[in-house]
Amino acid sequence: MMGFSSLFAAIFSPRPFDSLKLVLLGILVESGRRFFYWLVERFKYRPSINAYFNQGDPAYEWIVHFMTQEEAWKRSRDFNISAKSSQRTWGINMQSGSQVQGNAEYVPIYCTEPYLFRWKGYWFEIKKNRDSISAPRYPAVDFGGPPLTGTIHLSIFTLKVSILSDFVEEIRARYVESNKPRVVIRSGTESTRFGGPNSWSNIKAKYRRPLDTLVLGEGVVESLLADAQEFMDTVNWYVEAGIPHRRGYLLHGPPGTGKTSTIHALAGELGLEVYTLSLASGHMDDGGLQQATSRVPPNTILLIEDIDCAFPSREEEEDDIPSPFGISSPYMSPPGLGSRVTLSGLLNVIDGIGSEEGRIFFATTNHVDRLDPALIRPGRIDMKIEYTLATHAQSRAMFSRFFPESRFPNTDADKDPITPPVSELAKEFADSIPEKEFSIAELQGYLLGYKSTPAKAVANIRAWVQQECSNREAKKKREAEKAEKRKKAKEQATFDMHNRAGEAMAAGFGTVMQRSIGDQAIKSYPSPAPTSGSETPVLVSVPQTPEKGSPLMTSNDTDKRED
Ligand SMILES: Nc1ncnc2c1ncn2[C@@H]1O[C@H](COP(=O)(O)OP(=O)(O)OP(=O)(O)O)[C@@H](O)[C@H]1O
Repeated sequence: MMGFSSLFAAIFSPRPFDSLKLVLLGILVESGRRFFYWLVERFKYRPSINAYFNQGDPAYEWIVHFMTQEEAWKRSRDFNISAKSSQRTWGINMQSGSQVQGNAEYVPIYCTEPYLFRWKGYWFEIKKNRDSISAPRYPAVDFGGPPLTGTIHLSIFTLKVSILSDFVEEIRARYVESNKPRVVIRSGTESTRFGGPNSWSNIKAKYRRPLDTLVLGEGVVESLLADAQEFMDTVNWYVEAGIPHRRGYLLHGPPGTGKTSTIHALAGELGLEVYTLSLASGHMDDGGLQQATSRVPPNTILLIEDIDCAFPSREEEEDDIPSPFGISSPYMSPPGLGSRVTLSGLLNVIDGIGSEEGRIFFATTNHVDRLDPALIRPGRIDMKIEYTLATHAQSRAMFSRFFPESRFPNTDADKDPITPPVSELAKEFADSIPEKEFSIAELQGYLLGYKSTPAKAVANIRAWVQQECSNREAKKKREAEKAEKRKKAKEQATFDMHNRAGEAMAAGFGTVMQRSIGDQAIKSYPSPAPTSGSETPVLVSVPQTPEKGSPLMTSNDTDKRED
């Protein structure tokens, strides 16, 4: 009370100097307050550089890898546990602190608290968006790792932007270094269907496969490696010549002949990551393909497997049931049953890859004859390599790879009673296998049953070949019967359709159909009333769109209609 009364007294003091002093004091206090807030704001925002790493982007992997090497994250109390050892995550060792292999991986759900650390004399603060940890966006899909919608927020307390780029370069270098013994393979996940940000979140790290473990024709691996290496080393030449720095390879041949293995081995040799999509999955459409490939970073290998799936197979074409009225019905035979990707969508993507620097594009197919010439023209595909079933030389090389002389100097008599040198056994093995009848994968499968008994492998190979040949004969017969049945059903369907149409016409209910191209409506004009009695006129028309539930309706159509 006293305070207020003296304040009033001072304000209304007859001495103006006292009032002025008070006003000045007020201004001073207010200015001080504002200056203080200004300082706080400056300290809070200006001296720090902020960066965000979004899950699904390779840079996110770099920072997670970096942070799992940092002590603080090992003090985490929350973990995602994964038993999928082939899945790429960044687990920590609960016992000793170094990165581990074990029965499960423990990946800290870090940064529920901001974590402060020093790097090269600068202070960094890192934290992760908590909501995204507890609420994965696609819970129904098995992503095989921690929830996927994370963002890591990094603050560096400096004004030098170059520190951020130095840091990013360092975490990338650490990531690449730690991956050296492995090749990282990212495959398109379900969300590829939507081209979502997590399209490439399915990550596997395989141990690098030395190129010399591939059993291929003479000089194939060497020329492929030389070509890819030259491509990687001549970026300036491409820029000066005005040619997009990209290179396309097509590997074609029967299943199990080593196409995918070659690409993985090459990626390991060149130190590149592989981004792989399979068109056979049927989930992919043009939009998804376009978006997923646009998220592939430069200096990587993009692999599209089973590229022929963007084209209808022979069987599908043959199964087309002709319409009696010569109207081609898209509902009768869905083209490209295995994939919703179209040729033009595929070409757009391949041409689009050209705008990315340093991109190596690989495509594989078991049916090169189905590919459109536009797809494999130079500029899109620069090198084609044919893979064949095992030749005599390959069978022999395969045997020698399984039983190297270093491990089998002269076959172990305890394990295997027959003891000729393995080089002789290899020849005998290859002589027993008909040329270009079996894939290397099949031979590998056979030899796996005789890991330490080469002589037994040779002794039993003829019986195995015979057995396999008779199995194939039986399978061929079954398929021929199926094809015959399909053919008969198709003929019957055609016959029935013509018959029904003919009967209806002949019955005098002639339906005149006018097809309006614009709105596709079908108008029908009833013919003069039937001469005989009480029958109701039957309207015969071919619907443009089959009724829902009709046998002519395919699942594709259902999707389209519901859309
Ligand atoms: N030429 C080869 N050299 C070494 N191993 C091979 C070879 N071909 C196949 N294999 C082995 O067979 C298995 C399947 O090979 P891979 O997946 O590379 O065949 P593919 O031709 O890509 O088959 P698909 O066309 O079905 O994808 C692998 O384990 C691989 O080690």
